[in-house]
Amino acid sequence: MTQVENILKKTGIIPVIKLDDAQLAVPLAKALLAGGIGAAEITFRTPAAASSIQAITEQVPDMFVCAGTVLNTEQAKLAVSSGAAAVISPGTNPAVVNWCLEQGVPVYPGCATPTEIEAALRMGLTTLKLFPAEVVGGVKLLKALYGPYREIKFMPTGGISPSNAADYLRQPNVIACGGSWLCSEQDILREDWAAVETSAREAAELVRSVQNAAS
Ligand SMILES: O=C(O)C(=O)C[C@H](O)[C@H](O)COP(=O)(O)O
Repeated sequence: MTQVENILKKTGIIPVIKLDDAQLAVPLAKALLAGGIGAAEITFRTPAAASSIQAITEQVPDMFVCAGTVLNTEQAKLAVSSGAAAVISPGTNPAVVNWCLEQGVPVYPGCATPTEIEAALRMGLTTLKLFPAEVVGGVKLLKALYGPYREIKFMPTGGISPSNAADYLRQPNVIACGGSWLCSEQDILREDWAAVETSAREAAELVRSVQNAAS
């Protein structure tokens, strides 16, 4: 497992974040850290993504920042130049994957089927996002995939919540889960950093309980 994957595994639950105002990135990241969540995925769903990643990278160095929803190489280049430590996407764009591999940038493209997994294997990838997890089969799918694809690790996202995250984290082929529930758009808009810290604390406790039970 790479250093990046160890960070993701240790964090356990990666908040998937959409920010419209980059000014909110630093206080949000500090609230997550205060709650015990040291990694975050800033999605390229808004024009504020790159500046948000840069602000966190420069002002909250203990926060491990990934770029999410990266759909093309232009976004991948902007994400990495802004300081993103990894590139994540809902699907698999070979141009994005190849650019990241050529640049030595950790990349975790989304997949949902054995055919997509084998296409990713051919590109040299063994850690993948599983998206949209709850729609394509959830934990049952992960159990089924563990048979033929022992060497593949997944980061499920899409429908993950406090009610099912532990089930996902208990799977031997899951290194971490992602979810937007951890930083709700409402809490971000209200700049309710106490609520974000509480949500992070609860998520970190959930991860600890699963990791302690497994050790
Ligand atoms: O945009 C990306 O890079 C993605 O991979 C998709 C996100 O991870 C999911 O949209 C999060 O799903 P929810 O937690 O159910 O809101």
